[in-house]
Amino acid sequence: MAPAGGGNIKVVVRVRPFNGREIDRGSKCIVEMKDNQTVLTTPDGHGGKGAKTEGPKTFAFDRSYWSFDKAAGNYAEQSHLFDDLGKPLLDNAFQGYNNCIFAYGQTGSGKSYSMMGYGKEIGIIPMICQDMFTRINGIQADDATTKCTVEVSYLEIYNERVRDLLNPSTKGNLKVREHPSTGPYVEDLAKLVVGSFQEIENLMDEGNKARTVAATNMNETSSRSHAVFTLMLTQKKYDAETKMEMEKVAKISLVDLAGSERANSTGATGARLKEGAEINRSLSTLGRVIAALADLSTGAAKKKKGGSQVPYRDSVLTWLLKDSLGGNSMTAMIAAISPADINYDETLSTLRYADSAKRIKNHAVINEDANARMIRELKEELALLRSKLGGGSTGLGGAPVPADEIYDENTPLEKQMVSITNADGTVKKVSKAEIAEQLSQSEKLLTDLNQTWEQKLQKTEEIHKEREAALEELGISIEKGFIGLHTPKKMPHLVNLSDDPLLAEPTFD
Ligand SMILES: Nc1ncnc2c1ncn2[C@@H]1O[C@H](COP(=O)(O)OP(=O)(O)OP(=O)(O)O)[C@@H](O)[C@H]1O
Repeated sequence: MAPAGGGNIKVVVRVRPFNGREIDRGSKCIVEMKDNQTVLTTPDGHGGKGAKTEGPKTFAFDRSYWSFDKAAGNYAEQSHLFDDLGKPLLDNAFQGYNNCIFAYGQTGSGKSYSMMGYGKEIGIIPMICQDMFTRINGIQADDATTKCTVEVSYLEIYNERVRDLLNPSTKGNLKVREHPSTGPYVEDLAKLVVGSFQEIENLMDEGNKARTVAATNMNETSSRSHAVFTLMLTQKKYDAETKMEMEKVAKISLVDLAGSERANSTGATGARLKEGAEINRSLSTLGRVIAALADLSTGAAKKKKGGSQVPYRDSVLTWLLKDSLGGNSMTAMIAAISPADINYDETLSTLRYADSAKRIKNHAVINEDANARMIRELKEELALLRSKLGGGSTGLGGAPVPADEIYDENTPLEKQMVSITNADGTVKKVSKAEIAEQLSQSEKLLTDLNQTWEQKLQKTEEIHKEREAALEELGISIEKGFIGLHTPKKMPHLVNLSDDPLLAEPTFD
């Protein structure tokens, strides 16, 4: 992880063992790893008949993990990744820095294995959660004046739409918004209070079950969505001398991206093609964001005509990851690759992606008393917005309102244009309708921030009940450790009996 205070994104590569399909096709391993270097050999005959065989391509990363052969002495286990990425991430989070890990790679390359893990081979996300509570218990036992709290959210982005995996009752499309104080956030996303690792584990189980799993031509259980698991760690410490409560907040975003292969290379058609294109919108924008940030870090942007605009807002994923890419966060990327010659093109593209991500610089700062600052800024903003909406002949602090901004009360709000002075001194004209919209968003944010812990707990309990009811209705058993199905309460249904527990659930047509 980058040293505290910021630095480059940390980039690691991990190669998995051959899968069944690769073994059946007699694949050759074309990946080698030497220390931190990953070397990719061009397969014979690549580029067509008569094409000149290119030499091996060498990439240097922060780490190159050899997980090709479990029997090999240098096999990189799940715990290696946790030691190198998870532990420093927790060190930083407890200091009050935001952190992010995201996994990138083609379908079936080992992203979910590294992030969530399978069965007993748990991945970096559960390991981080486990260690977080061990640390919290230690801190609270050592120092009775410190109180730590954890909130969890889990969402997926599918076809550019955001779905809450922990609250199935909020159907459809949640909106991503941005506020100068809080940065990008998802409106109405459930943030559930958790008091132990077991509670997080239950939520993860339920969220993973709710995650959309659609078959593709590449891999029957391929996941077509981006999954974002977020932990919010708050540490409150009461200082007896100053009689003040100090607060440190850290956000940890753990992101499992959809398969990075291009839609057309999987033979997708119709609805699948649209889905591929939308996934590509997020991934291709991620590519452009990474390229623009890499240019900014190396100064290349200045040389380009008009400089380099970072297109965060061009996709939901990049908008949400804005803080993690080039912003206030310490970020690591796990590039997952296949060892097989048949995946050469995708592997090369993943390594190139990872190589450009290495150059991105972030500027993390400690989020001390972030809540208090946000509440103050929001209150100031609300006062300004209310004064602008109110009309009349005086504005905020009794300042006179310009004559051209006083309107007849019958003028629709869309037509009433007023000027707003930004923090940087620039003035922009906006309609009162836009101000009213902003006002309601900011009021919602303020209510969220002002919620007491008891209120949050109560909300968590309500959502928990709703979630259980929603899953029950779909015929999904919510008993911990038991993935089961039963007859859905209301709808007529077909049941898909599959070896894959994620698919062994009632289906609806
Ligand atoms: N490092 C590893 N060691 C052992 N097995 C692995 C490793 N990485 C991946 N696998 C196995 O490879 C298969 C595909 O991995 P995984 O499901 O993690 O891929 P993915 O990149 O998340 O795919 P998708 O895009 O479909 O989510 C799984 O069966 C997994 O158990």
